[in-house]
Amino acid sequence: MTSSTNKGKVNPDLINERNKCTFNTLELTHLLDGDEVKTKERKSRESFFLDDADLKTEVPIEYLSHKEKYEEAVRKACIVFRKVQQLQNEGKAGVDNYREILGGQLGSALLKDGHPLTLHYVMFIPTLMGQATIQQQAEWIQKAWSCNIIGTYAQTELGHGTFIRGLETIATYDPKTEEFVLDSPTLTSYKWWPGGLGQSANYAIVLAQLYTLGKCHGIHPFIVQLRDEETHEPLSGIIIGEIGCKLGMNTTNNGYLGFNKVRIPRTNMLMKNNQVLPDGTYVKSPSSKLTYGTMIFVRVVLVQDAATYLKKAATIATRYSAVRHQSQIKPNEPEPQIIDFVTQQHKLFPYIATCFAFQYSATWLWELYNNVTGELESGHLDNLPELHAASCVLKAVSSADAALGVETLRLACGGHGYMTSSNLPTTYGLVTAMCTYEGENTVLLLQTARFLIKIWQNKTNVTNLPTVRYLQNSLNRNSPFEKTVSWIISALQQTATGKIDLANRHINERVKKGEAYEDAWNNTSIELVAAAEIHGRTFIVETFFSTVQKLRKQTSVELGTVLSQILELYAVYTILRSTGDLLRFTRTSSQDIELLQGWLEELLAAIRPNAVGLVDSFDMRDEVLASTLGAYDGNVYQRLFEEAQKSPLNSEPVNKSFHLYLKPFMKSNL
Ligand SMILES: CCCCCCCC/C=C\CCCCCCCCCCC/C=C/C(=O)SCCNC(=O)CCNC(=O)[C@H](O)C(C)(C)COP(=O)(O)OP(=O)(O)OC[C@H]1O[C@@H](n2cnc3c(N)ncnc32)[C@H](O)[C@@H]1OP(=O)(O)O
Ligand SMILES: Cc1cc2nc3c(=O)[nH]c(=O)nc-3n(C[C@H](O)[C@H](O)[C@H](O)COP(=O)(O)OP(=O)(O)OC[C@H]3O[C@@H](n4cnc5c(N)ncnc54)[C@H](O)[C@@H]3O)c2cc1C
Repeated sequence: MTSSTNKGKVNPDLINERNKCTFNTLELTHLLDGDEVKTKERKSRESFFLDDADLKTEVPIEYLSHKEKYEEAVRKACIVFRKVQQLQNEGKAGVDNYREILGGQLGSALLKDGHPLTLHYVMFIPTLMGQATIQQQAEWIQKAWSCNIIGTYAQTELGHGTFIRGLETIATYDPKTEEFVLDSPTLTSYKWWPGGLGQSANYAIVLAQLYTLGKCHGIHPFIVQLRDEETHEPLSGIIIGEIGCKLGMNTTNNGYLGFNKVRIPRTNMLMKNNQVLPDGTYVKSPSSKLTYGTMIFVRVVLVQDAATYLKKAATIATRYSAVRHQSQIKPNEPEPQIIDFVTQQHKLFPYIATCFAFQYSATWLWELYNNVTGELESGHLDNLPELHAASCVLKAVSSADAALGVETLRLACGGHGYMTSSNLPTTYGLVTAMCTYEGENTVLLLQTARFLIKIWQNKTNVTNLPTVRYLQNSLNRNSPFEKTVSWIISALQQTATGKIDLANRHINERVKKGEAYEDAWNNTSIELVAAAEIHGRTFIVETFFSTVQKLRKQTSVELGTVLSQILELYAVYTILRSTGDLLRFTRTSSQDIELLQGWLEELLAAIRPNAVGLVDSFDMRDEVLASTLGAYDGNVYQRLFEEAQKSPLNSEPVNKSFHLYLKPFMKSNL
């Protein structure tokens, strides 16, 4: 039985759903957390934060002004991180806790619309760890860890986000004073977007074009003080503020920043990779891309975050669909639970399965990241391109599908899904931002395509490259339909290979016709993006498959069966998204597509009795879901009504606008 904090009387439909679940939901919770001990630890941490009265907000934040929202977010952020420090001192907090607290699970329960200190932890500290020398780390890391200074990561400018080689902020080295002079020569060179930059941070890692001895060496990271450590007033030459309201993430305090000839010591350039010596000599690192390391780190952690947001939306929409009755399937029968409509199951269940698929890919990617960064430390760069390509495609596919998923799940809740109190709109605001930040998705898919085409053109030996090993032998393979996930993987691999090959042929044909390679690339880029996307999806199915194979050895038969069903559902759903390509690039026939469709429908029916059990296993507390539609007890209508009472418009029977405007308007005789 999955636990909940809600003590209310549980809706009978949900009781019924829980009674008919065929597996032990707690077993699945433990599996998702890692084991029973980890579940216990997570729950105890959740209580530590969520039961703290100081971290509760009486008025829903939607009714606060922009300024009040920010102030409330800072208040809570400070309490949260004081508590994290307390856990750390007790030896109970590590990187995973920061992930939980800043990411979609606990994080969005504590600060519903984004965190003003996220960038400090997710990019400022990691950049210091990855790009600063030992001496620089000794100077800055402790201050940053203990929050004596608060930092952000200021890369994007008004004029450039994607094309970072085009950034315009300048850092010119002055050997006479051994200082860099930072300058923003144009309006478009102003930094724009960094989280926490508006009013929270007093330091930033600033990415700027480095000039020394009259030569530009491209973008480099500098640690720059922005505000006085006591008064928090902006320092001389620093032009700083907040960028204003956005679709979502309205408490992340995104800011702008300009420099008017601001001087910083030479030692404030982060010099682990490249250096500027006191006389201005530039010393280059073995790879210019090491400067981009923090972006890889964040892309890697975002895949897990995408899974978590999707779990939240899937839990809300599935529980709601079990409680909501509407329409009729047959005349003279009671109105069914909307979850019994097969179209509704098609909106819900594939996204429940996607949560698992993304979680397993996220785990795989995190391991790869740790291995490759370990290799980088000892000077081995060979596996960096694969890590870069894998993190780009997995970030792009997981964020795009999670955003589409959250929106689909919101639509699956009908009108009530449109209510802010369902928490689906806010969740969408958070998840769709992920498609843009940390590398816009199309741009990232093109990075992966670049890697794939290079491998394909150079016939690189791919034996030791797990994400592209399939390219060795999957073109032109004859494979009659089999109702297995292995068949789906092989068909997807053939499709991906076919698309990569075709895109490559089109580039070559365009070049032969006289186009420059870069133009040929741009003209083929629709196909390149599609090839990268299916390559990514194929890898996610493959990783899900190998993970379930391993897990089934340790689970009960009942849970093993359910895991296989959701794996199959994810695989069938994924391949059916590409039927056109399947018909083009494999020997799959239209009869095979019908069989796949039948298989999909069988799986929806098989998963139906366990749908609520599956989302219960995600074990998201009501405070985490923060939704009138998704609470454990399913008392949807009572909650909607109670929340409506919190609207400030309901605090008085007649609003003054009636007397001021409506009444005179209604009584006027035109
Ligand atoms: C231990 C830590 C302690 C603290 C603990 C904290 C832990 C917290 C953990 C988790 C928290 C989880 C919660 C998450 C909550 C998240 C909220 C996050 C908020 C996010 C805020 C957002 C921030 C930002 O957006 S920052 C700005 C990001 N900007 C971008 O991403 C820009 C995108 N553009 C680019 O990356 C590049 O410009 C480009 C890749 C598009 C093109 O670059 P270019 O120089 O033009 O390169 P190009 O010529 O195309 O390629 C040259 C070759 O280099 C290869 N390459 C490119 N990039 C990389 C790279 N990053 N790494 C390696 N290689 C790279 C490229 O493929 C080319 O290779 P080739 O061989 O020549 O083909
Ligand atoms: C919520 C949020 C938080 C952020 N936080 C930070 C932060 O803390 N620090 C920071 O430095 N930045 C931050 N950013 C900025 C973010 O990293 C950039 O917005 C992002 O990298 C996209 O760049 P852009 O805005 O220049 O988009 P553009 O590149 O202008 O994208 C616009 C369109 O152009 C297309 N395009 C651009 N280049 C290419 C290409 N080469 N090939 C094909 N198509 C192309 C894109 O696909 C897209 O369709 C944040 C952004 C958001 C939305």
